[in-house]
Amino acid sequence: MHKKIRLILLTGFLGSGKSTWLAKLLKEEKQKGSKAAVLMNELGDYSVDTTLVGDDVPLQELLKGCICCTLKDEVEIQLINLVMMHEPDVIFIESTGVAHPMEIIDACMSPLIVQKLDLVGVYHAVDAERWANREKLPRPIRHLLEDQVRYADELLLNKIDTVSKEEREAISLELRALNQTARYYESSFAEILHMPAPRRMTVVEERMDTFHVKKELGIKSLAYTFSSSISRKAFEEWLKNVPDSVLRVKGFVQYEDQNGPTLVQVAYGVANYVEQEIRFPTTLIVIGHHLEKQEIIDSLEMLERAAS
Ligand SMILES: Nc1nc2c(ncn2[C@@H]2O[C@H](COP(=O)(O)OP(=O)(O)OP(=O)(O)O)[C@@H](O)[C@H]2O)c(=O)[nH]1
Repeated sequence: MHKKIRLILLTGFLGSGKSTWLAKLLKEEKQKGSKAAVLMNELGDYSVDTTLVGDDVPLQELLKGCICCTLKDEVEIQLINLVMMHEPDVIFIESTGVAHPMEIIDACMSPLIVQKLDLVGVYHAVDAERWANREKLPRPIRHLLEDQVRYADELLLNKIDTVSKEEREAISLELRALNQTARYYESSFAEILHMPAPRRMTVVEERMDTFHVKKELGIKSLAYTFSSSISRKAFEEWLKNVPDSVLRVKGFVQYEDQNGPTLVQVAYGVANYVEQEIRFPTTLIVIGHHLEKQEIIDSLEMLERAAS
């Protein structure tokens, strides 16, 4: 089997330093001898950041909209294009500053290519000055800023040259209280200047650690490929009983009583089914927070065994 393509999602509010960071990450990939590709999303109809990418890196642009809403379907097409045409080792997706991490992961996890990809995680840049002054922002924007931090796997407090040492230390505590598991760095122009010691665990966390309770916070996804058909009734029952940690289910399933596969889309508890004429691979994607991956895989295997 071919090595999977690493997929890294770069998030961060408008102007936080995503492109500056991307240029640095691309340089590092080049030094390692690995081939990178970029999918860049801008709200406007012109991207000023593409010059930072360099001519030798395959680049697809998604303009005039946000990948987490209006351009969601486009992401799938552009990702397939990049994979098929350039066979990169790693793909970076730079999202617009207002994208919600959960929705970006959803857009990237296409059942058509998910098996080729290895979602490394969400890299998130925080603008130190903007964070320090976030109380001035409207409440929905503030919530978005906090969610973006919560769901990150790597957290870069950028622009530390714009705040005082005291402000920086206060921001560091706030960020690491919101997300205790992300790897945390501090930087200026994405050059890492400071990597504070890991935050000391609270008594409760230490106890959780002793009992090996999973402490992951980020959004995780899994892809399950069915090798046989399943019962429609049993699958619909399975969907009704998925744990609360599951936020989204999508993909194709093959029912025993149907010719073509069925496209399944579940968001916010509402399921949608559309029978397909094309024989798409029967891969189901489950996205969630604190996802109990093995439990879900076991239950899908049971569905298959029960039908065969
Ligand atoms: N002072 C300061 N400026 C920075 C730093 N990092 C980036 N910048 C500047 O901030 C501006 C925005 O940086 P970008 O890397 O384009 O940020 P972005 O998140 O990609 O921006 P959008 O795509 O517009 O959301 C640019 O003018 C950068 O040169 C930093 O650490 N300190």
